[in-house]
Amino acid sequence: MDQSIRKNNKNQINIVLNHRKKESVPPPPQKILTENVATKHDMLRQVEEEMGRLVGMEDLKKIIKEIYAWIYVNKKRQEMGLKAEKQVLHMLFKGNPGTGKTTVARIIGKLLFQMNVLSKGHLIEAERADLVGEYIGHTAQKTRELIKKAMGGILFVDEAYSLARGGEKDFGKEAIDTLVKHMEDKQHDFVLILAGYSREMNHFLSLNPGLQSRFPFIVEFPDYTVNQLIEIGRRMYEEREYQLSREAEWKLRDHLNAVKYSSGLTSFSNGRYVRNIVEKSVRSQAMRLLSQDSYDKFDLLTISGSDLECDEEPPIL
Ligand SMILES: Nc1ncnc2c1ncn2[C@@H]1O[C@H](COP(=O)(O)OP(=O)(O)OP(=O)(O)O)[C@@H](O)[C@H]1O
Repeated sequence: MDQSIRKNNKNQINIVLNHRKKESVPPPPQKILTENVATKHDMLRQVEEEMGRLVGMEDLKKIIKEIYAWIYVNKKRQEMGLKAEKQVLHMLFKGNPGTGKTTVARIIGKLLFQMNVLSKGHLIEAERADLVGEYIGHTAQKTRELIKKAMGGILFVDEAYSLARGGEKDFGKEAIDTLVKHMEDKQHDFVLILAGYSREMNHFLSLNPGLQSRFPFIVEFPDYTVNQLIEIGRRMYEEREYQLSREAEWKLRDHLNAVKYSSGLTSFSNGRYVRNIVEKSVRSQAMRLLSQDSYDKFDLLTISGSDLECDEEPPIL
């Protein structure tokens, strides 16, 4: 089997596998190609499966596929002796709490590990206190140590704008400078993701001109609709082998409608809020069953309306 690259009239690259016999040439690298194609399908399937477990995020699912295609085709180009672009994968994640930023960062780490782009694919989560020190030189040292831990994986800095909190005189500035230096010098050894609320992130980027252009991927994580939150809840129950009774689902819907539109978008923690409700209801169901004389498999599976503690004032999360 031989392989050639052709461009079609839309300038798309097609990798063509030609089946033809050649007697005098050495055996073609059939095995390697077959393996690559198989691995490609496996990796893509795994990632799509993981992303498929997440509700919504259609744009993001497309971006992840794009990253996959980009890396894959670059590898193919390299194999054929063509120029391959150096891949910089640093990212900005903008969105309210609980919109899935950390979850997605973890999935991306796994993907980049499977694709041999990162040697470990692990996620180091950090916030201001992990990066900023108390005296001159301390911050650069702390930040460098954290970057060292993230080598081969992802450094995920949550509420990144808090680094700019104290202005020019604050040690946070030193953390930003150190991050910027390393994201350039070690751009292929780790991926930096700066995350936080959209509004604050935009303000932060406006204060640090030149920062945004260092991040080829900017991803917005919108707030979930009530229907999406219900679906997230349903999947969380399913994973734990529980189900909501019809009454419970209505109660949850009413509650989410009330909370989402009363607390204002910045104080509502989307998926995490639902996860808290799910976990609390599982404990309440256990307490209810404990007080009953008997119960069957259906009872063990089902979360009833009374298990959902949604009557109280919505907590500010
Ligand atoms: N689209 C989704 N589908 C299913 N579950 C989700 C989705 N988005 C978030 N979740 C769940 O919500 C919870 C919170 O998500 P996660 O920690 O990723 O949010 P976050 O944006 O990183 O929050 P924060 O910025 O406050 O740290 C997790 O349990 C996660 O699995």
